[in-house]
Amino acid sequence: MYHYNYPEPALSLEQLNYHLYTRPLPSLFTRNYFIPDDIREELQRRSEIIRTAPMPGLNLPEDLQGYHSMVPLEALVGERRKFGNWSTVVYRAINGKDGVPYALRRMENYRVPHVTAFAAIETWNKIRHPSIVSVKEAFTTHAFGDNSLVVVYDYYPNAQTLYDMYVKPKAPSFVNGRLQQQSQQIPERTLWSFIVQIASAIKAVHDRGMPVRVVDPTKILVTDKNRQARQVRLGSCGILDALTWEAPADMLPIFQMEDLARFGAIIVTLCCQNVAASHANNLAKALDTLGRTYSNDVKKVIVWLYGKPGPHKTIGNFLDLIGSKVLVEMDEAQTSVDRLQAELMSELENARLVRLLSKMGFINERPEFAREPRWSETGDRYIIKLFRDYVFHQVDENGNPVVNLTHVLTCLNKLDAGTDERIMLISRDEQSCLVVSYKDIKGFIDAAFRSVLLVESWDSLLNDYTA
Ligand SMILES: Nc1ncnc2c1ncn2[C@@H]1O[C@H](COP(=O)(O)OP(=O)(O)OP(=O)(O)O)[C@@H](O)[C@H]1O
Repeated sequence: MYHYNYPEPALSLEQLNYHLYTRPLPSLFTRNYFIPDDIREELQRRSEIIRTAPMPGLNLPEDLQGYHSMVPLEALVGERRKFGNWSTVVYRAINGKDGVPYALRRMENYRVPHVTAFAAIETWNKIRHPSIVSVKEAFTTHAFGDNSLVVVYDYYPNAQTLYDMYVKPKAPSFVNGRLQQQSQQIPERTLWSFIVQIASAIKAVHDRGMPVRVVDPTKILVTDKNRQARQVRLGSCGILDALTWEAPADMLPIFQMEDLARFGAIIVTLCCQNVAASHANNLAKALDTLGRTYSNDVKKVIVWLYGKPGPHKTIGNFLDLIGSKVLVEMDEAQTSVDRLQAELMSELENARLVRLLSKMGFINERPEFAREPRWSETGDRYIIKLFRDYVFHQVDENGNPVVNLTHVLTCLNKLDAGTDERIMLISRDEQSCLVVSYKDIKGFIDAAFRSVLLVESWDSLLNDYTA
């Protein structure tokens, strides 16, 4: 054990100097050195979910047209909803070429009758919209032992369908020791946010002369739960077009009207948390019920969407109708960008510390120089080694390690900024000490790292020090 005592380091818990840690401006958001708990937890959960290992014994194909490590995203046994007349399963799988996880929707026992069926998928592939889950490609396969059609989508870890989140009955849970039914009531503000996002997605598709076809709460994903108003994306696009590839082109206006009617049904379903409430013959009762919780504006848009089809019933006119709500949504999206940029700023600081630590990791204790005292025991690299001890290996008067992140962060930030502040470094045998500035140490680390990069210069560097 190294046993040397440094003078008690100035372990300041106060704000670090401005040039050592940049404050995001304008400081609208409470300053914290680390990412806020809600964002961190959500991102960590996503990262864990991406890495969940495939369950053994599922007998899934090891390679599916270049996709591997398949994991089902839903239970493969028990009751499953059908997609029209077809059974579907969603898997997550990694694309071998780009290493990115994707969501693969497989239609079981479906033989693609004609290559034209794929044309729709190609059209969907060109649509990029923040409220639509992008379609990557589609293919047929026998890898599951049947004829399957697989459509590949962008994958959003930890996504939940609108239905699962707000409509599906939840088991009661204990609150203050009492078993209580959980409320899933959507706040009106969130509801408007969903309405604006879905309307914008439908408009993007209709403007391209296409229908959406799959406007359904079980196929719309809630992919971001951090914003006050959550982010939703239309999922499973393109599948119905592929399955009903023979539909004549003059069906377009009818399909687009259906999209609007289904959109209305989604709003009623979400407000009443009940799919049956959205059936046309239950509408009057549903409007009465939801009118107790939601404003007249909500009722108005529902009535408009359920109304008779006609030339004025377009998604563009619908968006004109809800113009003021669109502005609120835009403002909230901007605030959300500001907030995330502020968070990004602090992560930028963290990133530079990781780079510094990596540099030190490359330099210190290189095994090829284990028997080469000239590498670590002389000149600049000796100082780097002592600095590493100063940052990480201090012990208190009882010989216990000092583990204080503030000390580490302060030292590394000063090092990165290259300040003129001087510190005293003590040799491990406590026989000698050196006084150096952070600026000097920064220069030494840069030089040593450069020499690691230029392998051929090591010899000459070592010789320089022993010359
Ligand atoms: N692109 C995607 N990214 C991440 N997760 C997804 C994606 N698409 C679907 N999922 C997830 O896969 C699961 C199954 O999707 P599906 O659309 O089949 O939902 P479902 O209607 O609840 O299931 P089912 O219809 O089989 O009963 C859902 O939990 C959904 O969140």
